Amino acid sequence: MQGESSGLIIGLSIGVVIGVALAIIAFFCYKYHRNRSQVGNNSSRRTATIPIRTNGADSCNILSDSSFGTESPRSTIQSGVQFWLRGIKKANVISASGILEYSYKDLQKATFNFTTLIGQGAYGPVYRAQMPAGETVAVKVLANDSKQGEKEFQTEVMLLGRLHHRNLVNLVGYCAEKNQHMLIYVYMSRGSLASHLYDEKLKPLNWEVRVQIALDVARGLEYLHDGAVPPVIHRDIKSSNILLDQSMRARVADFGLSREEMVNKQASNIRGTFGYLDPEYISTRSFTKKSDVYSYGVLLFELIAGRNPLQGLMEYVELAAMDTEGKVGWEEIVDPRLDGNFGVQELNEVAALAHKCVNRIPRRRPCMRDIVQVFSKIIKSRHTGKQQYEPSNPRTDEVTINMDQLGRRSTNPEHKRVESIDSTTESIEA
Ligand SMILES: Nc1ncnc2c1ncn2[C@@H]1O[C@H](COP(=O)(O)OP(=O)(O)OP(=O)(O)O)[C@@H](O)[C@H]1O
Repeated sequence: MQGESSGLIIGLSIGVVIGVALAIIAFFCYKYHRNRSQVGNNSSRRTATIPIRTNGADSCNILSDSSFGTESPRSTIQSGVQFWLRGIKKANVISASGILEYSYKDLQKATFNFTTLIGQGAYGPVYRAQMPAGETVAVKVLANDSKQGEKEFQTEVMLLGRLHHRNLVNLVGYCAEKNQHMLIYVYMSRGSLASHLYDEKLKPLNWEVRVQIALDVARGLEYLHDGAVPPVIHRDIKSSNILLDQSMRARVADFGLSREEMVNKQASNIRGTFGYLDPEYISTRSFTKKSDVYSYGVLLFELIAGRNPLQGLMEYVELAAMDTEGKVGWEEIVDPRLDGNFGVQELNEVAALAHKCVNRIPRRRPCMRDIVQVFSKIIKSRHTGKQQYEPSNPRTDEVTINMDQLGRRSTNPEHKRVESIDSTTESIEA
C-alpha cells in the first residue's frame, strides 16, 4: 500500500515536471514566432517609407509626400536613406534615392584641395571636381556660417534625389562630414546663360540657340510643375540659374528657394531676384506656378533683347508693347548682337508668348505645358519648312525707343537677390 502511494507520487511529480517543461517550451516557441512576425512587419514598413526613384532622362516616377507618412523630411532622411548609408559608410554606395555619398577626403582630392573654384553663390562656393572614374562634377560647399545650411542640406538632398530630368541640373551626390555639407551636381561645362548674354568676351548666342535654350528651360519647368509629385515651384528663375552643357543645351539649376518652401510652408519673407519677381507675388505674398511663369517670361525677353532685367528690361519691353500691341513689331527690342540674324515671324511669336507670360493677371498667363508646345511647334515648323525663315537686318536708326533713358545692356550679370521685403505693397487688381 505504502509502495503503491509512493509510486503514485513519483509518477505525478514526473508528470508535473514534464508538463512544466512543455509549457516553458511552448511559451518560448510562441515568443519566438511573435518576434519573427514583428521583424517582418517592421522591415516591410521601412521599405515603404524609402523614396524610390526611377532613373531615366525624363523620368517622372517619384513617390508623393504621402509615402513619407507623418515623418518630417528631416527624420525621413535619417531613418531612411541615412539608415542604409550609416551601415556601409564612405563606400560611395548608391543610396536609396539614387544619390551617392562621397567622403570629404575624396572630394578634397578631386578638387585639388578645394582650389578649382568655378563660382560663388548665395550659399557658398562651387568647385569643379575630377572624380577618379573620370567624370567631372560640380561641388557646392554650403557655407559654414549659413544659418539655413543644415535644414536646406537635409531638404535639398531629399528633394533633389527624387527629381530627375534632362533639363534640370541633377543632384548626383552629397557629402556630410567634418561639419561640412556639400552637394554634388552634374557639371555644366559652358557655365551660365547670364555669362553668355553679358560677357563681351564670349561669342554672342545665335537666335536658334536662344530658342532652343528657351524650350529646354520650359521643359525643365514643366517637369517641376506637372511631372514632379508633389509639384515643385522653382521660385528663382533667372539667367544665372540656367546652366549650359558642352552642346549648349540648357538645364535649370538651383532649387534654393524651393528648399525653404519644403521646410516651412509658412515662410512669409519675399524671396527671389529683383527684376524677375511676379508683381502679384509681391502684393499677395503667395507664390504659385504662375509666378515661375512670370519669371520665365522675363527670361524670354532677356534672351530676345540681351538686356539685364535689373537695368530696365521690362520698362523697355512695356514701351515696345505699346507699339506692337503685344503681337507684332517686336524687332525693335532685339539684341543688336544678333546682327539681324533672326526670323521675324519667329521672333514675334516668341515675344508675343513672353508678353503673355508677364501678364499682370496670373490666370491669363499660359502654363508651362502650353509654352513647351508653342516652342516645339516653332522648332518643328522650322524643320518642316512651313515657316519662312527670313533673317532681318533692322537698321539701328529704326529703333524708336530711347535706349539711354532705360539704361544699357549690363556687362555685369550679377542679379540682386531679394531676401526679405518687410514693407507692405499695394495690391494689384485682378
Ligand atoms: N553644376 C554646375 N556646373 C558648372 N558650373 C556651376 C554649376 N553649378 C554652379 N556653377 C557655377 O557656380 C556659380 C554659382 O552657382 P550658385 O548656384 O551657387 O549661385 P548663383 O545661382 O550664381 O547665385 P545665387 O545663389 O544667388 O542664386 C554659377 O553662376 C555657375 O557659374
